[in-house]
Formats: sequence, C-alpha cells, structure tokens
Amino acid sequence: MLFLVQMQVNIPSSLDKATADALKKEEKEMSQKLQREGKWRDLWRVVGQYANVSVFDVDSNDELHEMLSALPLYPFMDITVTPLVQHPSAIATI
Ligand SMILES: O=C(O)C[C@H]1C=CC(=O)O1
Repeated sequence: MLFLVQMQVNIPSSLDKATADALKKEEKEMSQKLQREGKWRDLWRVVGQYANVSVFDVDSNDELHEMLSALPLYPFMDITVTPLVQHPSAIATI
C-alpha cells in the first residue's frame, strides 16, 4: 500500500539546541533505516520550508501509523496522509 505523506516540522524555539540536534540526528538515522528497508520509498524536501513530501510503502494503515508516530520529531510534526493507487494511464509499474 502506497501513501503520500506530507510532514511539516515545527520545532519550538523554546526547545534547547542540543535536544533539537539530537532529535534530528535520531530522525535521520530512523528515516535512513526505513528507506533501506524499502518502507520509506521517497523523501523530498519542500523548497523553502522545513517540510518534506514522502512516499511510504507499507502493509497496512496500522503499520504506517506506528511508523510515523515512532519518529523522533513526530511530536513536532503536522502530518497529512493521502492513500495512493496507480493511475490507469501511468506507464511506470509499482
Ligand atoms: O527533515 C525533515 O523533513 C523531517 C524528517 C524526515 C526525514 C528526516 O531525516 O527528518
């Protein structure tokens, strides 16, 4: 199952820099692990924003929810999830 996931990161300025940096490092490690596993298929930065557009390939809604809610930056994210199916005119195979 493919999902388009849009994440807007809003780290409050009240969070100290060392804690924010540690969370970003953990987030990077976790996202790269999920990418290597093929679960986090695409990861794109939205130009000019602390935000990304991603595609996840997971087995269920529950799996995606568990994955997203386990992200270190999850408490500071606004997340939008859109389920995807292949477009009938697409020539790419999924
Ligand atoms: O920077 C972000 O967009 C948030 C998050 C997603 C992957 C990652 O390493 O951090």
